[in-house]
Amino acid sequence: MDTTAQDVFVPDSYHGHREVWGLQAVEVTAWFGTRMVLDRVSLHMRAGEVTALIGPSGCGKSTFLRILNRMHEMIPSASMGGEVLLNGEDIYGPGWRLTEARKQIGMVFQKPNPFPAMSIYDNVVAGLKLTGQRVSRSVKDDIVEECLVRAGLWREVRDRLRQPGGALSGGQQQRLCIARSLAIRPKVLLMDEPCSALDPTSTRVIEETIAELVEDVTIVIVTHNMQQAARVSQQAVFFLAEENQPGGVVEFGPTPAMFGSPRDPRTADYVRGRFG
Ligand SMILES: Nc1ncnc2c1ncn2[C@@H]1O[C@H](COP(=O)(O)OP(=O)(O)OP(=O)(O)O)[C@@H](O)[C@H]1O
Repeated sequence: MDTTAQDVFVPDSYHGHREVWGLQAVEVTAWFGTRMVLDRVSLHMRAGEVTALIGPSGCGKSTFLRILNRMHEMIPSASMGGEVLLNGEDIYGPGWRLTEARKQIGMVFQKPNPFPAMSIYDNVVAGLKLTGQRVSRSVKDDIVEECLVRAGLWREVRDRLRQPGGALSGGQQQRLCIARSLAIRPKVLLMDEPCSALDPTSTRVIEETIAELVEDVTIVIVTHNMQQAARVSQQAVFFLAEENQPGGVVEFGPTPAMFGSPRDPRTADYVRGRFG
């Protein structure tokens, strides 16, 4: 429903430069039932940088990512300990509502998940409604264009904004999902293997998009693709779960050092493809 000029609420300035916020995990521990799957992970994901989470299957990368925007708590058997500080404030603290955390910290999943029957235009602005933000039609038009441009999709869809999101290719759908996340102006964007279902060309376009977005959104990406981690991230984190042990961080540092001269032999083995 469109609104009049008087009751328009614009969540933030849609133009101009915004302050970039970092995210800090402090002693984050996770359980499913009684099984601990992450043990005291502390990490500083720096503002305006891409942090890549790497490590073999089952070491807790996705669980860690879900904790960063309070999705872990939606799983019935799941529990967690520790803190997640967004610009110094704990998103699990008493003053923080779930919707606020989700608004500030967006997520893009492995499999593109646009609303297939909804138009491209409505997909982009769907999150505004879900988070209770009301904007006028002209502001919506601006948001749709800006977010599609930033997601690297505008030129391909500008003449068919009323067509269903489900009619796009896989790579285009993933960029539509990125645009949808951007519409609610998150401070942080979490990406869980965003290119694993995409062909190399679409992957390259998404990587270019990531490089542009990071100027004003802090990005945390899980990837199994070492070349991708090396290309897109400034910081890399190597997670590992030893046999029958919970996952934890083995090494964390600037990406060139993690790939070029890792300190821990387990990191070296992993990044050089000797296991996992
Ligand atoms: N919903 C769940 N219920 C119970 N255990 C779970 C659940 N989700 C994940 N786990 C377990 O938690 C551990 C960490 O899983 P997680 O998916 O976080 O690892 P990952 O590093 O992201 O793996 P992958 O790279 O394969 O996606 C694994 O042992 C997994 O079996």
